[in-house]
This record gives sequence, structure tokens and C-alpha cells, in this order.
Amino acid sequence: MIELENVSKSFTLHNQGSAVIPVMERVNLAVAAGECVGLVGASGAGKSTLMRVIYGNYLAASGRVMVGDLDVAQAEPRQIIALRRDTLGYVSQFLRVVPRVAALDVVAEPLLAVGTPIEAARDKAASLLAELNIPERLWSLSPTTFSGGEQQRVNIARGFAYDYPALLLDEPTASLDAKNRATVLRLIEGAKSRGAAIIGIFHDEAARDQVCDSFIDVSAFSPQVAA
Ligand SMILES: Nc1ncnc2c1ncn2[C@@H]1O[C@H](COP(=O)(O)OP(=O)(O)OP(=O)(O)O)[C@@H](O)[C@H]1O
Repeated sequence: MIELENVSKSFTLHNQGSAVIPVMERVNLAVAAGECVGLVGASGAGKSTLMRVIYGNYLAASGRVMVGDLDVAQAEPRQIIALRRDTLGYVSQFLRVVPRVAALDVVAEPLLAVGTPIEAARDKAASLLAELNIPERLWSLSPTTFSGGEQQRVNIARGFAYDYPALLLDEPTASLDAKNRATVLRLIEGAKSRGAAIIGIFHDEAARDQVCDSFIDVSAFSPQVAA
């Protein structure tokens, strides 16, 4: 479902004399439906960068970044938008909060985007918010004023509202209490068993061992090692 072939990424620092900083070279990885692969490696190794390359936020310098039958490295913006709507979900560490949109609608939005009727979308959103222990009195409020942990749980609910065939999870259990952490791990297991291909970054080793089927050490692709 997700397949990277010889992917390289470097950053060009335009404000520093166009210095080119290579981050990773010749990344190869494959994630099948129903499988969860954990990205590991030292801080700064490029785990988040690799995720952003797959999501199409950063452009790969070379190589193929296949998600389903789309090569993200070659795709046009409209294809990336369709991919993010229909195929590839991304739970980042922080919720990008839109002022004045109620938490319930923030969570329901990915379902509405694929044509789910509004009542069904809101029902699913409500059940996820309840499962993640967001008090019902908050559902009609914008998450702008929510605590960090509440915002993270709204973000997770949003990421799991629609059954994406592929999911990127960046630290989905960071700063959650034991009960919510268990819920998130259950959601991940559920997504795997319905066939989602998942790539995750987990600093929480116990969580990582529970849900990941294999690991990729991103440090192995750093240019110094590969050279
Ligand atoms: N937008 C950017 N411009 C320039 N350099 C960047 C950019 N984003 C990341 N980098 C560099 O790429 C390298 C990899 O960063 P990245 O955030 O992917 O590491 P990470 O493995 O996710 O680290 P951590 O575990 O600390 O979150 C770092 O050296 C970082 O400074």
C-alpha cells in the first residue's frame, strides 16, 4: 500500500547561501495492508521528515513514493488533495485548530469530505470523542481553548473518523494518560484489522512494541552512513 524506492531528501537553506543539507539517501520501505511499521532512529535522523515526504508536504529529491497507485513525488497538487481526502490520513502531534469550528465538526469533517451524510458523520464523531473521554459539554466548542491533551485527543478522533486505507501517525500516544493511551492503541489495532497500512513514530516503546509489526531505523539512511 505504501512503497518507497530509493528516496532521497535534502533541504536547501535559501536564507543561508542556498546551502544544501542532505537528510536521507536511498530509503526503501514497504508497508502492506494491515501492517504497522514503526520508524525509529536517533533524534534528528529524519523520521518526521520521511513522514512529511510521504504525505506530500516535502518533495523528495529523487525516488518513488507510492501510496496506492499514486507516486507522491511526481503528483500534482490536486492529486495530493484527493489522496489526503480518500486514501492517506495523517495524525500529526498537534491539532491545527480552526477558530469557531466546534470539536464535533472538526472530527466529522473528513467523513463529510468523502460524502458521508451529516447525521452519520456526527454520530461517528460523537462516539470517537466519547471513547477518547472528551466531555460532551466541550463538543460544541472550538478546540482553540482546549488543553494540550484534549486537543491531541480531538486530533486523534479526527484521524480515525474516516477509515483511511493508509495512515501516518506521529507520536499518537505522547502525553496521554494510561486510559486514553489504551484507547488509542485499540484504535490502531482496529485500523490494522480492517486492513489499514500504518507508519508510526512512537517514542513510547511499549506502545511501539504492542502495535508495530516491524521497524525501520531511519538513521541507516543518513548520508554519512550511506556514503
Ligand atoms: N524544513 C526544514 N529545513 C531544513 N532542515 C530541516 C527541515 N526539517 C527538518 N530538517 C532537518 O532534517 C533533519 C531531520 O529532522 P526530523 O525532524 O525529520 O528528525 P526526527 O528523526 O523526526 O527527530 P525527532 O525524533 O527529534 O523528532 C534534522 O537535522 C533537521 O534539522
